[in-house]
Amino acid sequence: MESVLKKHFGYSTFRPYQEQIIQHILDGNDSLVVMATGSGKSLCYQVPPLISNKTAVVISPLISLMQDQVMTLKQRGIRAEYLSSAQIDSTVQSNAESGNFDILYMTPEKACLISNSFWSKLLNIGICLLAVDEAHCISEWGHNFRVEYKQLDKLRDVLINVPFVGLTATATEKVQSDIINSLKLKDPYVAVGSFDRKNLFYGAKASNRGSSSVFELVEEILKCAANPGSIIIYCTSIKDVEQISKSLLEAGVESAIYHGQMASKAREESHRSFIRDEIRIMVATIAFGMGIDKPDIRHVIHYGCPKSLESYYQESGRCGRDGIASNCWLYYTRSDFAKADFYCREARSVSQRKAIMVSFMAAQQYCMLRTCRRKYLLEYFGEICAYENCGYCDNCAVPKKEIDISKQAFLLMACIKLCGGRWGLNLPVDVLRGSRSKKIVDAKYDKLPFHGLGKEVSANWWKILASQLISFGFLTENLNDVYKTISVSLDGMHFLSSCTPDHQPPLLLPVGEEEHKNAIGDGGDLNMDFLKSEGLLQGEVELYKMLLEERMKLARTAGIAPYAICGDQTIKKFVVLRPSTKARLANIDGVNQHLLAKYGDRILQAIRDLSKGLGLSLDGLSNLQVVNNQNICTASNHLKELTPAKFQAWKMWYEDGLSLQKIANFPGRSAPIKVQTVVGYILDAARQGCAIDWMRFSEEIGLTQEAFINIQLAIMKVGSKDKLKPIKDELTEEVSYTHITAVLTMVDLGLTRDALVANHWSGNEANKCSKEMAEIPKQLDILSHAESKICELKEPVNCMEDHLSSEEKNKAVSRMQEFDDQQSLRKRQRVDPLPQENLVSVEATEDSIIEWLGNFENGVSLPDFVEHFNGSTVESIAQLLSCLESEFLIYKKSDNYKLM
Ligand SMILES: Nc1ncnc2c1ncn2[C@@H]1O[C@H](COP(=O)(O)OP(=O)(O)OP(=O)(O)O)[C@@H](O)[C@H]1O
Repeated sequence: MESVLKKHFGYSTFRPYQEQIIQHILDGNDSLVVMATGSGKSLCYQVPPLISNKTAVVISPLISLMQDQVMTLKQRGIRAEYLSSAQIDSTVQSNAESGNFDILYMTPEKACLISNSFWSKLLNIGICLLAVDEAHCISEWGHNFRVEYKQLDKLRDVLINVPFVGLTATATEKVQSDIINSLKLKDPYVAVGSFDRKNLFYGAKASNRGSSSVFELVEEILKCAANPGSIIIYCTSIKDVEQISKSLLEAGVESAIYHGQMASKAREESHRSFIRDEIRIMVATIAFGMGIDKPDIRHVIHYGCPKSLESYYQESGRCGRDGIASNCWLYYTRSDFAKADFYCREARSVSQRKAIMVSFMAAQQYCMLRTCRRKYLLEYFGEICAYENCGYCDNCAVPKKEIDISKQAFLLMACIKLCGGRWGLNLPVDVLRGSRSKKIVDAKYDKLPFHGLGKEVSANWWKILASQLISFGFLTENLNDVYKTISVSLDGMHFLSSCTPDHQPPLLLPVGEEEHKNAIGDGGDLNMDFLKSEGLLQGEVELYKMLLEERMKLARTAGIAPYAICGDQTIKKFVVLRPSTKARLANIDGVNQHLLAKYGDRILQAIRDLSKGLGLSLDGLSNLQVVNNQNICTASNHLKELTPAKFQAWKMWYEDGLSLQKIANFPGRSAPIKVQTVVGYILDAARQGCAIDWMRFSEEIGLTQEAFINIQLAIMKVGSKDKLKPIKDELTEEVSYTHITAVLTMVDLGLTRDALVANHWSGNEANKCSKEMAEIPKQLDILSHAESKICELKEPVNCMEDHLSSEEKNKAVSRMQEFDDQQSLRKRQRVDPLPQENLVSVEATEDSIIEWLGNFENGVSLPDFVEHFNGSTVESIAQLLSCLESEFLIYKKSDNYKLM
């Protein structure tokens, strides 16, 4: 599984659930996969055909979506095609019947209409799964019910023993059981992942939908468009699509439009130019984008309240699929909320009408929410959310002014209660405002003590207050049949019981329509400065921009979308690592075999030329500030991944330059904390991708090169990094647990000792180290790792060259020689008793390496190679491994080489 993942997709690790789901499919079981947008569901059905050499059939609702997927898969060297009414290549069906595709996409209509003989032929040749993507379309309780999906159960009788997989990003429990029943899934493996999209900032803002608000929106979009990445603006009407696109054009910015009334050719052209980055702004109705996998969409703006919270989650989920911080803003007006009837027209039954109303009400509440938006979204989808404040939505990030609204809240709640909780919000508000409408007079509500007491403020003001009271749980909206009523909740009753008409306890709420100046921009600094905040140097930021342009050129020549070549995250890794060889390029996460073969030389050439022009060295060794290449994230990401205490500690240490000691005893703390705790915080920050100056860090914790090496050797000896105690037991007393944890973190982050030696430890220390290395504790099992140690010991000398005088260098070299001699002596002494075959010289060749590696499922480390291939030098073995890696015959994971 892992080798397929690297070879075709370029990734070295699976995301949560992927491996288990794939295994269940390979074992022939049905599955239901409910995982967040952009979490990697597609991979679950894309990997099994590559392992089993059988075709995977994928039912997908949209032709444009299938075309995108097929384009991307072909770029990964995967044989993919689609069958639908739009397919002009008449050979696809017969090729599919002959098993010539790894993955075959089909619309549900096609899947139901195609002849049984097609399925029989495919069954004979080999079909490994039938996946139903966007499976929520099967359920009337889903937000996108499609009749054709309901008929897919027919296939169950035809494709006997073929594992069925339903996949969706949005399914409440009711929808999940609907999918299981409709697809007749047999005892399925159900994987429900978190719905949390951590890199997405959520915000909502009231707007009046007049020309001033369009102007404001356009201004915001212009600011966003100055930065890399794409933008989608979803409108609730075609009129709005046209108006916003026109306003953008008047402001000098071109945008594509997409809506249901456009001719299909024009729609296709819009879609195509957007995904190929020819146009970066798309103004569309929700007809656009289902399942779109453009990874670099940085903003999804809803201009109007969406029809359901599920569709909002899906549409906003198209943002930031590459994991980079991105923004989801929603502009709403109260008049949007009057569209319930319009949406209910789609309903075919009373239960469906109710379902539409429930999710529309949830979307409305989301708009008006004053509490954490993320928590609300997650809890809507049934996820338990322990925190109150995510710190990464407008309500959590921007502190609101709180005012005491106890008097007004008392009036409204008491009035709602006296009206019996049987009405919608309008009636009690009209009572407060002194209306004498027939309904009010007939019900004698004009006689209530509160009648007319609230006429000083507008009806709208009372409605906004009501929505805050709903947000904070004092009022409850209920759906009776299809009409909403409002009543006082238990918390509200509790508040009322503590009030008298003359006295109410204070009730502080963040009320009033807040001004969100620069609303869209609030969600994080998305301009090029964010790259600097990740620790990138100015030259590296330049290199990033240039490589994006290079990718664009390659994509234009190939007639494909730039992201199909590789994602922005991968480009960032190119920038930081600046690989000089194909093997190094191949090792980067996101680089697959196809990319390497097709574009590898061009990419390497560009990196070489551009880096030279910018004065950047290759192979990224000089830049020790950024070592966490696997998990580069923005400052705003750090905020979310780390607890505030850890993030603060990192900021104080890295940005403000305070020592670990000072941070531990910082006067602002209620009590000092231990220095080790601070060290732990900084190491956690490093693991989350925060920049670290490792030279300074090592100095502060007293980690010498000698200790570093000894810890590495101890790890090798123990053979596992999981437990610290056995490693500590191998070391002298001066080496602390803090040192061990620090080295483990550095090693995990890919920081090599060479880099530290070259940049940090002084010649004297390296010299001293080499001397002391020659006295490595005898209890170490020299035999098993002798060669690797010798080769490691030689490295510091090479790296020291810039720092040492020639006399010092000579001394170091002669000490090395002494050590070599001692080692070979020891080796000879220890080798003697070994059986004779171990003394036979084994030479490394590409074939012998591959053959030998085939014996080890868990892979083999370089020292093991050196030990086995005792007839070859470490350099030649390393070179052979590098070649095999770049040919994708082997790959490296956690320092072990494995067979592809
Ligand atoms: N193991 C992985 N490592 C790194 N990236 C991955 C991994 N798996 C998937 N991805 C990438 O994540 C992105 C989103 O994946 P995918 O399109 O499968 O999401 P999805 O769950 O189907 O989303 P949606 O519901 O919105 O269609 C893709 O660009 C994909 O290549």
